[in-house]
Amino acid sequence: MKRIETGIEGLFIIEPRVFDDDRGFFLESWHAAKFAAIGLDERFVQDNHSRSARGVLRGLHYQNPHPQGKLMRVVSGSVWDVAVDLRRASPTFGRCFGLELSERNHRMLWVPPGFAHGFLTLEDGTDFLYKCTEPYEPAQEHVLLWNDPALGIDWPLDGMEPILSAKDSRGAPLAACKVFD
Ligand SMILES: Cc1cn([C@H]2C[C@H](O)[C@@H](COP(=O)(O)OP(=O)(O)O[C@H]3O[C@@H](C)C(=O)[C@@H](O)[C@H]3O)O2)c(=O)[nH]c1=O
Repeated sequence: MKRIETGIEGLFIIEPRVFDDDRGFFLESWHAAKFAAIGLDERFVQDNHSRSARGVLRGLHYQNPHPQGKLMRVVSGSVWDVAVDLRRASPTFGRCFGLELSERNHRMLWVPPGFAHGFLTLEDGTDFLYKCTEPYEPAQEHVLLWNDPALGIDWPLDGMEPILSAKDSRGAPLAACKVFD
């Protein structure tokens, strides 16, 4: 298992060891001791699974108070996954990081508490799975606007209009967000 830094403190990529053979593959998607050894020593309280058609954009979401740390992966299809640093005291406050997570690259992204998170699905039938360190609290959930020019996220839309929930299309720009002090 490999940890890959992103240039934003606390936010990192995990490449699990994949055992391929003539039946298919095997990987450990969570192993407390092995993940702790690469710096992910967390207690998860909720696992989520969403399925989306191509072109669905979910996010950018965060909870404040009670921010969730999230460990993301994709088991079918692919996404462009994005995390935004909302920790005001961080030297990378407001910076975004994006990468592809797919059924083929098996990559995981650890997004610690204090970030907004979202993704764009690149294929039909994309299954997105994630583990959370805090339970969902709808009353504490906030939406950062996916296309706020202050973020400058280069979503790989190729001219497509994303499919958004009503909630996500009404997100707030960074300047109006309830960030983490
Ligand atoms: C996130 C969530 C939603 N729900 C319900 C609320 C709603 O009726 C329905 C769909 O919710 P949403 O539209 O918020 O689902 P979705 O847009 O997929 O929300 C998710 O987006 C990604 C980007 C994240 O980072 C996640 O933390 C989560 O916020 O599911 C739960 O019951 N538990 C949960 O943990």
